[in-house]
Amino acid sequence: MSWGYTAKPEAFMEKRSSLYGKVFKTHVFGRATIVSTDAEVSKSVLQNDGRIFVPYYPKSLTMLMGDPSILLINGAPHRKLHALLSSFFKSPSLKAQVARDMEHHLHLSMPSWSQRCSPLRIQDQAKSMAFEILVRALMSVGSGKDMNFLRHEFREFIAGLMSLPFNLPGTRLRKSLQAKKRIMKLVRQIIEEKRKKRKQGLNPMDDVIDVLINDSQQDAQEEGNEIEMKDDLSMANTVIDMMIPGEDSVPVLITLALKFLTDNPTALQQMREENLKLKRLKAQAGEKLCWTDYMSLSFTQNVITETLRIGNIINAVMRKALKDVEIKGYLIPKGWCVLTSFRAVHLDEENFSNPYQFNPWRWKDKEAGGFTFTPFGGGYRLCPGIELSRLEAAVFLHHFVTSFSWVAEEDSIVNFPTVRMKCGLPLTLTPLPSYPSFPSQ
Ligand code: HEM
Repeated sequence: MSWGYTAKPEAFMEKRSSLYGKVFKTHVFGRATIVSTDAEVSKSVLQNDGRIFVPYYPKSLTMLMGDPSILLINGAPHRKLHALLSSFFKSPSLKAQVARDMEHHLHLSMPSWSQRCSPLRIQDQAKSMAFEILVRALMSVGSGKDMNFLRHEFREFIAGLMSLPFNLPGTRLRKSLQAKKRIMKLVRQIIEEKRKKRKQGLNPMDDVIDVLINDSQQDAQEEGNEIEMKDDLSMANTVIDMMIPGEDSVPVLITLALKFLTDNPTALQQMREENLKLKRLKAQAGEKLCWTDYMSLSFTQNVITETLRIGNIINAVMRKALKDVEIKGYLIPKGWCVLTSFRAVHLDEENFSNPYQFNPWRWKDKEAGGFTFTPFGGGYRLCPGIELSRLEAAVFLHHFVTSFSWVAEEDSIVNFPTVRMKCGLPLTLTPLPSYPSFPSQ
C-alpha cells in the first residue's frame, strides 16, 4: 500500500519482477496473492469464466455490494446480465442521448467558466456532469431534488468501499450501508413507478431499469411465474452497483487527458486543430454535431487511448482461483488470489517503447486492443461502458479545447486507492476566438 502512494507504484512490481520474473508471489491486503505483470498470463486469467476464477474484492467492498451484484455473480446469470447491459450501452439511441446530455451540461456551465477570476477545478466539474449522465442512463432521473439526493448519498456510500470491514454503529462501513439503504429505497420507488406505467401499456427502453424490467417480465412469462419482490430488490442492487465502476472513471479520464495535453503542447495543438476543423465544417453545413462525429475524430481518440494507457484509471483487477490451475508453467493454487496488473503491462518497455512518454501518435493506424492494452479489462468481464466512456470524454474535450486556452496550476497524479489529480487540476481559462461552442443552442 505504501508503494501505492508514491508517484511510481509499479516500482513494487518492477523490483519483484527483476528478482523473480513477471509472475510472482506476494501478499496484497493481507492475502496470499500471485501478481501477474505478464500480458499472456493475465489474458488467460481474464478469459476464464467463473468455473476457475471468480472476482475478488476487499471485504468492505463485498459487504457494500448487493446480492446479487454484477461485479460478483458468475456463470450463466453473469453472462446474461453482462450481454443485456453491453448491448444497451452500445445502442445508438443511448449514445445520442449521452452526447446530447454532455453538450447540455457544457452549454449550461461554460459561460460561467469563461468569466471566472479563480482557477477552475476541472475534475470536480467533469465529475458532476458524468454523475448526472450516468444516473440518467441508469434510471432516467434528471437534475433536481432526486439527483441531489443521489449525489449526496452515493458519496456517503462509496466512502466506505475501502474501509475496515466492521459493521458497527458509528463505523465508516455502517454509514455507507445506511446510505445504500436510502438509495435502494429511491431506486425501488422508481422501479415500482415504471412497472405501473408498463401495466398501462407503456414499454419504453430508455434506461437500464427499463432493460432489466423487460428482461424480468420475459423470464416470468416464459416460466409462468409472478414477478416477485426479490426481482425488484436485485434490480435495484444491480443499478446501484453499476454506479461503482461507472461514477469516477470517466471524469478522471477527462481530467488526465487535459493534464497530459497541458504537458504536451504539440499534441494539444493537433487536437485543437482537428476539433476546430470539424466545428467549422459542421457550421458551414448548418448541422449540429452528432455522436458519430465525436467518435470519428481520430487524433482525439488516440489522445483518449494514450491517456487510458499511461493513466491506468483501473490499475489492476483481482480474481480468486476455485481450483489448482496451471498457466504458462505457473501453478496457481486453489484459494489463492491473482492480481492482474494492467499498469505494469501498459508501462512495460517490451510492450510500448518509451512507455512513460505521452505519445498519442503511437496509436496512429493501430488497433487499441489485444492483451497488452486492457484499460477496460478483458474476457467475460470486459467493461460494458467502453464506448460510452470514450464518447463522453470526446464530447467534453471537443468543446473544451475549441473554447479555451488555459494555464494549469501545479498538481500531481495520485494513484491510490483510486487514480485522480491531487488538487483536481485547477486551470485558469481564457476564452478562444472560437468560443462559444454552442452557436445553435
Ligand atoms: C474510463 C472509464 C472506465 C474504465 C477505465 C473502466 C474500467 C473497467 C474495468 C477494468 C472493468 C473490469 C473489471 C473486472 O474485470 O473485474 C470494468 C467493468 C465494469 N464496468 Fe467499467 N470502466 C469505465 C467506465 C465505465 C462506465 C461509464 C460504466 C457504466 C455504467 C462502467 C460499468 C462497468 C461494469 C458494470 C463493469 C462490470 C462488468 C462485469 O463484471 O461483467 N464502466 N470497467
